[in-house]
Amino acid sequence: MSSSVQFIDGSWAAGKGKLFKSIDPARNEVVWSGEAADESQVDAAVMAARKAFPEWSQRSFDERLAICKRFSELLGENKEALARTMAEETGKPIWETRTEVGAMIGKVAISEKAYHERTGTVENDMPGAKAFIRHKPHGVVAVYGPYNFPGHLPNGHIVPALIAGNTVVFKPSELTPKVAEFSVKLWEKAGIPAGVLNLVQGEVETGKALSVHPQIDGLYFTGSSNTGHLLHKQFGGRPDKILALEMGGNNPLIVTNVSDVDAAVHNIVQSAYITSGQRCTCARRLFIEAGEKGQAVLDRLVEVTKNIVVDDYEADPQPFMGAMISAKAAAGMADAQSELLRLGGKSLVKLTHRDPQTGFVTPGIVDVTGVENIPDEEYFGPLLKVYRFSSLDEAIKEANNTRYGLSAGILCDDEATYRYFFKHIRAGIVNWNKPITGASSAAPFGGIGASGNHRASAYYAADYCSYPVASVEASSMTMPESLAPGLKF
Ligand SMILES: NC(=O)c1ccc[n+]([C@@H]2O[C@H](COP(=O)([O-])OP(=O)(O)OC[C@H]3O[C@@H](n4cnc5c(N)ncnc54)[C@H](O)[C@@H]3O)[C@@H](O)[C@H]2O)c1
Ligand SMILES: O=CCC[C@H](NC(=O)CCC(=O)O)C(=O)O
Repeated sequence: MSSSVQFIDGSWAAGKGKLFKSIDPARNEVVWSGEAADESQVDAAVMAARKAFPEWSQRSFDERLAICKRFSELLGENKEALARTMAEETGKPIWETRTEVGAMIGKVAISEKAYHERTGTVENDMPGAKAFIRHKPHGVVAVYGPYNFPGHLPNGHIVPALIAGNTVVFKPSELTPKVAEFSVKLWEKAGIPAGVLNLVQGEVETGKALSVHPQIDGLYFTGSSNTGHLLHKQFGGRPDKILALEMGGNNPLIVTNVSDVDAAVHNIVQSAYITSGQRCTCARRLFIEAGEKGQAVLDRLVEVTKNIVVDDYEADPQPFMGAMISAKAAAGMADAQSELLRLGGKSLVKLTHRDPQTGFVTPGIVDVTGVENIPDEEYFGPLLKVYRFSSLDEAIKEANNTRYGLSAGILCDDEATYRYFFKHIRAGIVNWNKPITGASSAAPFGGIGASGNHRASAYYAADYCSYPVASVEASSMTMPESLAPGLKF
């Protein structure tokens, strides 16, 4: 029997498209199945959002916010169940999925503050009139989510979009439909009016049907650089539509002259291997100074990495890393490692795909110093490339030698070194003596180059959720004291 997995105009319905399934990558079990939304259902969802827009956007800000706050409360009440669902669908350990639900809860208050601060009303006096800056919602926006944060990252578009008065059609990752369904059911319980938030589940065909729909006013995307670039091409010549792209990175982390080796290694591990390396901000390229000091950091990193615990999401004690999103993704990481070794890299810690049926991989390190033609690709998993360098300028030059520009960091004792690094590195997130993952929702979040299209998310998501309107207003009209040349009254 088909299950009702699409939420369109306030009702749940079975999809009319192809059957697809979500697999628990740690246990190789089907945890969800349903039929995709076909083109007609995507159209129905967009038209429902279009129909709901006038009433939703005309509601007061406080009314819209009240529903978002209720959603936030419901997330709190359902925290364990949602964290469990995230864990079974992504393989991430429960300790980590609890933090993801926590980030979703916090998003509402942050988005409220950002809405006022970034897109609030400004009033200025001028002779005989007042000048105003106000903001209006775009209309119907499509939100695309990735699998690595199936709750938090789409939520980072949906909440600010709804607060600003837009209506939404949400297309989650086909790898995490159960988390999406759970989240949307909480919105329904929170009282979101029919058509204001719609859910269309499915694979790439569903995504394409939504992105080409002529009745969407904007598209907010978090996902891979490849898909983001395809969408950007598709939106070419459409300045009337707002497109926000949050994409991947090939992020560098430099280590030079550190006295606390363990603290440095801890920062490297948190940067490279958290979420089994499946964060857009994860360090992919580690630059370590040549010589004894650098060697001490590298030796300790190798030792600690070999001991990282990888296990089931419910294991007690909890592991640092769970399974990757799928057995296929895990096999892809093993292939990426083989390619680096074929090019001349030297394995320092071998990444191992433990079982072809699951997503479990152990973290790996490959020294690629001096190896030519390393692809400028985001290997989205726990595989770290090491480059040894002899001067900071050389390290920064190579760190910038990427088409991406999401996150970057330096671990060093000396502040002047950090200031120099900050001045010369090209990235949207630049950290000193802190992991380059774990960005704050209270700050802008976005990258340059192939990592984004200059529409940062998180705190700045408010900016792409509405457009500014400038007004000069006077309650009555008077004739000017002097007329412009050529006018006769
Ligand atoms: N910058 C950020 O904020 C950020 C955050 C998290 C993840 N990411 C990136 O996301 C990637 C991992 O996520 P993913 O693999 O789920 O991304 P993905 O690009 O494969 O998928 C993202 C969404 O786009 C849809 N999609 C795929 N192809 C499409 C097409 N041709 N037309 C329309 N829709 C299409 C998918 O169905 C999914 O809903 C990594 O590259 C990671 O760096 C970026
Ligand atoms: O996988 C990509 C980034 C995850 C995370 N970033 C954020 O949560 C940004 C803040 C927000 O969107 O609210 C990270 O940097 O680890």
